Amino acid sequence: MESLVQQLRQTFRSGRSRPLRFRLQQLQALRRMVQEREKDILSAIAADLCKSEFNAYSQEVITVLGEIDLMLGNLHEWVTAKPVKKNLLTMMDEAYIQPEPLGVILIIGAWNYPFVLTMQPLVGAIAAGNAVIIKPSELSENTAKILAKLLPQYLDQDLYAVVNGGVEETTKLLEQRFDHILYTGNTAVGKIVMEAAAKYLTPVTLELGGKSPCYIDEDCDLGVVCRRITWGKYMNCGQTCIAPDYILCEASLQSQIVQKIKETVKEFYGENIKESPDYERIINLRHFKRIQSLLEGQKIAFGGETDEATRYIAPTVLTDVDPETRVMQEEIFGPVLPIVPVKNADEAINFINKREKPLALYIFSHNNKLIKRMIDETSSGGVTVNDVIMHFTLNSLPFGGVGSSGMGAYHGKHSFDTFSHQRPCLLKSLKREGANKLRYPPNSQSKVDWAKFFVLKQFNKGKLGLLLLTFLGVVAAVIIKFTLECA
Ligand SMILES: NC(=O)c1ccc[n+]([C@@H]2O[C@H](COP(=O)([O-])OP(=O)(O)OC[C@H]3O[C@@H](n4cnc5c(N)ncnc54)[C@H](O)[C@@H]3O)[C@@H](O)[C@H]2O)c1
Ligand SMILES: CCCCCCCCCCCCCCCC=O
Repeated sequence: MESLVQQLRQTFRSGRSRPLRFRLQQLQALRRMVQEREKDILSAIAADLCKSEFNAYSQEVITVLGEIDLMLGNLHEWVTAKPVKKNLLTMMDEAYIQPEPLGVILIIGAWNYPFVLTMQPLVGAIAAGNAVIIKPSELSENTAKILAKLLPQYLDQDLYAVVNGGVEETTKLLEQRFDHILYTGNTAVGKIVMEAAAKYLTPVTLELGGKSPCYIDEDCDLGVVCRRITWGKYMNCGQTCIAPDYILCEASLQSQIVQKIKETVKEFYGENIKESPDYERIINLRHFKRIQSLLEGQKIAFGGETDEATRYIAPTVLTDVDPETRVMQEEIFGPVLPIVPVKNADEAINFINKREKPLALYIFSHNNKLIKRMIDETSSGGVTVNDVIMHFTLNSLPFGGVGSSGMGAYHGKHSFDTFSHQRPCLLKSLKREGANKLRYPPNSQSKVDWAKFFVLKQFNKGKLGLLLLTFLGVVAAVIIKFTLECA
């Protein structure tokens, strides 16, 4: 591992990954890889998650292509230094923010969307001009293998590498020095990653999980609400970080919600869900047994059937769920949807605020005042109102958690920023030394008064203003010179 990181660092230091042209070439090559090897990629995802190729394309591949296109269209602007406001002391100088690559990035991916969760950060890290090591999840082994096979065929091998393996390999990787680590996965391992990163003060982006609540107000169209929730909850068999984890609503709405979800499940997956190409399976036996055990002692209003041999768990709804039971204590990450009755929106807000900050919050209502209040009075990684999941798909929004659901964010320009250092640059000339007398010792009250004038006057009034300011500056400099000489 050490030699691999060293080799990548050496190439990074040579400056090869920095020019805009190089970054665009690599992104275009990545685009070509996704298009030319689409079949291989789709079958790998399909094999890992028992997912149809249509779903693999629309849930994963499309996002990666969209991200690459966004970078190709905007990178020239994002890499450009941005001039900043100046004050009277710096008005004759050049001041700008220059984004610069961080160095060698480690991306550790999770198994539930094994392609998009490694490739989307990779796109951002390349765009920002870094060298990158990807560590896909060992649980989605087919996707891990195809990434290790394809990426070296399309990308510069001295800058971008894939390391496959499990806990042992990841632990060894984490012993190395990186310039940024983006980890996606559970909170417990997130802490291990952050601890390892602390050794070198490596910044981290932690994309973690949690229990994302879904509040349904009585003032809404339950048919539409339940169709959207059914889609987001049972997609990928509930193994989605931002799936609605549980529903909060008034007790009287429960039976209608169960009925509408039941109807929608039939509409989406047919009479025999097991036969549906759109319904996935649980990733492994450990997770299957964990989810199955969450059903114990619960009131199953709908679903509940399981089949260990195929790791099938039916779309399930639980009603009148006690918040103290296990299903409400851990992230479900499976196709089980508990409904917890609350008296009103106030109680829902309290319920959410008493728990760890979730990765997503979903609010369904026609009442805009209520929606705004719920957003204002709670906290979560992201919010979608009157739908679920969809904030993930809009790459102008930063995607990430807050509190125990994570730190930092990525997607689109936010990825570029995450993998860049915003370097402040002030370029002065060796001339105009006279004005500097103001800050050189010995200090005095009159110097402080002038310093106040120069420093506290911000200047941002366009060309005319700059001319005026230059004039003012010259007058001020002459006066200062005069007053300091007479003092
Ligand atoms: N915020 C997001 O974008 C996002 C996306 C997907 C999943 N998640 C969350 O991830 C969780 C599910 O993922 P998971 O954790 O089961 O995925 P996982 O088992 O695939 O683990 C994630 C990564 O951590 C590595 N890892 C595991 N144990 C490790 C250890 N002891 N030391 C070092 N590395 C280790 C794995 O090799 C893997 O690459 C859920 O909580 C889900 O909400 C979050
Ligand atoms: C017209 C069809 C468009 C379909 C868009 C559907 C996009 C769903 C994306 C779901 C990805 C969720 C990834 C979440 C990562 C965490 O687990």
